[in-house]
Amino acid sequence: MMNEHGSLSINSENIFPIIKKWLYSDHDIFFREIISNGSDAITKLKKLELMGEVSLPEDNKYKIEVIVNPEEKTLKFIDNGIGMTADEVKEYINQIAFSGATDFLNKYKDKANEEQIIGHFGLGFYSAFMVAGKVTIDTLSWQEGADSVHWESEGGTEFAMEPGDREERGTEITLFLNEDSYEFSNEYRAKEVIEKYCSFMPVEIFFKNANAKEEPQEDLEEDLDKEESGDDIIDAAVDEDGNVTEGDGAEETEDGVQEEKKPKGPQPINNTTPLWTKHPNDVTEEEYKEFYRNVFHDYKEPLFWIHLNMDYPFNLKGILYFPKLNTEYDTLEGTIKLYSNQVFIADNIKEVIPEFLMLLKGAIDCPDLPLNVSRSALQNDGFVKKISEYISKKVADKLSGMYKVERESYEKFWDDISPFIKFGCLKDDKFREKMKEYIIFKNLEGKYVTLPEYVKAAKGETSEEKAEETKAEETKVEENASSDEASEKKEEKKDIVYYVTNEQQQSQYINLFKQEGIDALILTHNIDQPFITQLEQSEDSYKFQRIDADITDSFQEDGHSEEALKEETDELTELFRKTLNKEKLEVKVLKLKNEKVSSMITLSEESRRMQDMMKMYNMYGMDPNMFGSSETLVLNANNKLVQYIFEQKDSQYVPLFCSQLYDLALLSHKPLEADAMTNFISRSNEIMEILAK
Ligand SMILES: Nc1ncnc2c1ncn2[C@@H]1O[C@H](COP(=O)(O)OP(=O)(O)OP(=O)(O)O)[C@@H](O)[C@H]1O
Repeated sequence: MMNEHGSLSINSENIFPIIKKWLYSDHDIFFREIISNGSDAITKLKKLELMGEVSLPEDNKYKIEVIVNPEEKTLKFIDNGIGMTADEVKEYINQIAFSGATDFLNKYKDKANEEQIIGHFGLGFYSAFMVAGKVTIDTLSWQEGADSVHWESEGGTEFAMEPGDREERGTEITLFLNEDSYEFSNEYRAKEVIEKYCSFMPVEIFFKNANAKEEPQEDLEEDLDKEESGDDIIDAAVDEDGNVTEGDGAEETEDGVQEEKKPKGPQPINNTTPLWTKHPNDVTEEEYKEFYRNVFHDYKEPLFWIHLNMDYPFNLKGILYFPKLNTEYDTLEGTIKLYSNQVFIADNIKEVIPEFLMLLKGAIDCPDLPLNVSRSALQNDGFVKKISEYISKKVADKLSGMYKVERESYEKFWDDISPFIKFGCLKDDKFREKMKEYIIFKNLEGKYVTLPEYVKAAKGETSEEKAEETKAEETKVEENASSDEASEKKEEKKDIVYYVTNEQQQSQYINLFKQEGIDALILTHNIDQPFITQLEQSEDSYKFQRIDADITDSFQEDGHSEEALKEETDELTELFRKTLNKEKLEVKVLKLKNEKVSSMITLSEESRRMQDMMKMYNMYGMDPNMFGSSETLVLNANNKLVQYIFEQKDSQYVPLFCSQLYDLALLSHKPLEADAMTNFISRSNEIMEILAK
């Protein structure tokens, strides 16, 4: 080969400043690009070997070496793959890569600042110039009689090519780092980056620090002695698939205790066979857990996992773990690592992975993904959408399968997985469709029921008479008023589902419900409110009502009529309004079966939801009553104290009773505000003082 100098075939004046600017956000990515080129070169040679095109020595072991030299500020990447002939260097390095880069530049020139380019693939080799002022390639092709080639470039459009002196098949790429990138020749920094991108690369990667001191001679001699004396020193070799082939990795000491063996000699820093590449039947539970610990550094055990394994119509493998969650929705945060052919691309690419799945932890490897495009292009890609749908379908299948076959486990995990499932239902209609029959709720007895189960039990438990009452309670709902027939009102019967949002706060109501054998569901999570609103809209046959929204007929004495209590209602309304100085207070007098209950507050479901919403959107200062009625004070005509107030309206103690009853009712409905609390405490003391007299 003649010495050759030339200009790289490229239209752009100087590509490198542009590459630098674009790829700046993740400067370290050149590690991934160069190492995966080496891995590709090895994969190609493996293929040739399989096809019988090339015969390699028995002891051939494919590998990639990364050597940092902190003193010289260089990095070397050496692979024993196919290598390149001079013609190939010309074609692939001098022309093709640049034309690829030019295409890339043209396509994303104007967008680069706004959009993140996800893969950077296609610029591969040239990403070296992000960190290096000079790059050299020394390569020897696998082909018989090939000459080795030395190529170098200092980052302009100029390069030099000449015969090289590499004697082994493969390619050695040397980066002479720029001053601002010296950090990458630091052993720990380099390892950190390689671990990030190449932990699961399919070829073994060996790491070396060229300046590191050699292993002390004594140790070496000790090892040699052992070997000579036939002692069983560690001889576990790792085969191509990463399996230990010799020895079992453990050794028995004199007293028979098994000791963990450490494999001898340099070890690869990556795992070439990540768990997702294996068949689920070949993986043990412990292996899944260990992988989870290693990859996500989460020492809480995952609840369970889903192993995705698909070859058709696209290639997708991965493992999704359901982590043990913290109770508060706000702190849920997962990580889904995306790989392409075992090369790490990025975390949490929301264009590929359904948003709600980001609450999980997992790894997904999908070599078919188009990665050298911008994120917005990914978002609109039909193929990517299919992948995303597939993943979410698989998750729904796993969950529904669990419900059908292992309902006990499903219930055990429910509290942890329900925020995730509910979030999924809110975000993804298809997921909701698939999951809707498998949503369960904890009831007052702590059992888990589906909505149909809840409704069935509610109907079944009541006597025929009660069933009549329940019907009477079923609300009249106006049809959605968006159509032309908006004025046409239709009566619909809905099943009322009672629920509790705070078991302590609402204990008074819970007791009443329990006494009457009426069940309610516990919905304490932040996500429950939007979730039930969606359920009411999508299912149309349920109406959720918080346990303190109304006093249903079931709690009242049979056969009483509100008319009969009109006098009491009118008089007590006036009295309470006056005493409490609340002109608009609604008072209702009812005959409750439980005569111990004196007073309660009810707040219609609609008004409460409106108030909650106002709180959520920080609409303080607005009068919640403008959206409907406010609380109603319910007084029990069967209660002795209420009767006393009614009969002894002029007693000096009546104002005290009225205030106290009102506060007690409020207390079991919601926390008292500061002033009200202060008044309540001092009044309680006052009452005790009176009693003590
Ligand atoms: N270590 C290597 N051994 C053999 N050939 C190599 C090596 N590195 C690069 N090449 C050749 O140079 C070409 C250009 O490499 P470059 O990384 O720029 O792009 P690419 O690898 O083709 O694209 P991508 O980075 O998207 O995979 C490769 O396709 C390959 O033919």
